Amino acid sequence: MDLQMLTDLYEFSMANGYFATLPHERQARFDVFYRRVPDNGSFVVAAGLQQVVEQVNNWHFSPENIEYLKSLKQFSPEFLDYLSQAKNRCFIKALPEGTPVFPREPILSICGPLIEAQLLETFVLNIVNHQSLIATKSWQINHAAQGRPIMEFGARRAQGPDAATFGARAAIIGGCTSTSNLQAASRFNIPAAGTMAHAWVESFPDELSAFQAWAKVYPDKVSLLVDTYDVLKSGVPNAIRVFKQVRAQGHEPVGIRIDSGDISQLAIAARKMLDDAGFKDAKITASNALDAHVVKSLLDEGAPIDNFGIGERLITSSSSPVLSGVYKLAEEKVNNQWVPTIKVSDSREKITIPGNKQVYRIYDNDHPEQAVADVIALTDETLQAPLKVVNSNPQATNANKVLVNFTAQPLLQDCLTPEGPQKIESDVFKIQQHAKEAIGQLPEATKRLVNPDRYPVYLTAKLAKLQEELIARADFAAQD
Ligand SMILES: Nc1ncnc2c1ncn2[C@@H]1O[C@H](COP(=O)(O)OP(=O)(O)OP(=O)(O)O)[C@@H](O)[C@H]1O
Ligand SMILES: O=P(O)(O)OC[C@H]1O[C@H](OP(=O)(O)OP(=O)(O)O)[C@H](O)[C@@H]1O
Ligand SMILES: O=C(O)c1cccnc1
Repeated sequence: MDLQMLTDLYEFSMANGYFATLPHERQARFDVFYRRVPDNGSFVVAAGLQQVVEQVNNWHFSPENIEYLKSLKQFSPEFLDYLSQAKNRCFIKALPEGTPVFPREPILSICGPLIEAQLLETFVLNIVNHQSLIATKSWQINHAAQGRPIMEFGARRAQGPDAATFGARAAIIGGCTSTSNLQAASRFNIPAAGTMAHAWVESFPDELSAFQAWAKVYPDKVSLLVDTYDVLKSGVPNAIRVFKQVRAQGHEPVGIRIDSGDISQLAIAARKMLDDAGFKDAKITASNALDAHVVKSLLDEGAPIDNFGIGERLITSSSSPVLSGVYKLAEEKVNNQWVPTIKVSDSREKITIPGNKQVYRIYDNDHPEQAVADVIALTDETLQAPLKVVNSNPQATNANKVLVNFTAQPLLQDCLTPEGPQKIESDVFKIQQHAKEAIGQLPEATKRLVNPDRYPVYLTAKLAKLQEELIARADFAAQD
């Protein structure tokens, strides 16, 4: 789908105004970043870059789009003519998808003609905010599941078709192993997975005949939903009867799914019944409004669950449904000179970080597998020890620090030029692997689901000084 019209009116109002008042070739850079992590976590898993690159690369306005814009009677004919010829002239650099990113760090940075870069804001944020939110929630639930596979089951509860399909993509980036959503599975090459619904069991005269009918049609996929009537009195005993028949015919049953009740007590009792009947390898799947804290609680109770099916609370991130990533001007080219820009605010947290920047992940040379901090620097800086830095967290005490004995890895990479996309990873499982490795390098305390430790993000002394100078200049301008 083309997204050039998924743009707020004010973007067009500004673009038309820039066209009327500023040089048309005025260049600008916008950064995408966020300030707060959903669910009080400490980082967000960046996702959605592939779709951003595809959409920006394909940016254009059809004759129908121009007709509609004309009908608003707000834009000059010259501006509409300019739009009708437009194609992408912007550059994008971004963190690879799956990278854990911290508050105020650029996730991506878009540079190009101001008029054009401004018109990309809404759909770029829509994509990045949605997919990063779901990838982050998925990571949290997968972290709680401690490596047990999770099937993404949310299509029916997602907030619309796109949220289901791109949400499933993001869920895989965050660690899920499969999806029940065939649109996502076929589009992104994700294994499709699933069991059966209560309707199947209810469609036969009794539970046993329902299970037998399933085993007849799918002898190699005997995964039975055992909670339609009574898990322990009928569901599991009937499943065991059918498992025995299946095994006598030379097939090994897959397992059972429990979808209601006290899941840990039911799983413990069902596990014993299956083991006693000789089905030690039959897996127990749990589902029913699961979220990270429920999964953790079930496992803390010792529930013998092998895998999970998780829908609504994953696909909607219902416990914390907003990632408020923003799109802020960082610099403009005026009279052939790049000039850093800033947005000041009474709240220190909302003050932007000016200039063309790079984000570095810092590794301690004595423990090279361990990331210890991030540093945001201007692109014309080289990071050498001893490096003077300032904590980017406005609430930090002891804000100044000197970093020594480190290796710095730059994270933002070129992804799109006006000539077309650079090679970026599109295999969702390779992106998932990158996420696992990059998150694996973070301190354990940063990954805690409850009250995680804050990971340090610093500005170089030069960047911090630039920010302070621009704040002072803005104060001065405000007094004029
Ligand atoms: N042992 C447990 N510890 C913590 N949470 C649990 C446990 N067992 C189930 N839950 C969760 O408690 C909630 C129970 O929800 P609900 O009352 O809707 O389920 P139910 O009545 O058993 O099933 P349903 O209404 O779907 O037939 C779900 O989120 C479920 O995952
Ligand atoms: O609970 P979720 O995490 O979204 O997992 C997916 C749910 O979808 C199905 O329920 P269904 O739509 O049949 O409704 P139900 O709640 O009555 O089981 C399935 O049985 C799970 O309970
Ligand atoms: O395959 C399943 O078991 C499934 C799929 C979607 C939603 N709930 C369950």
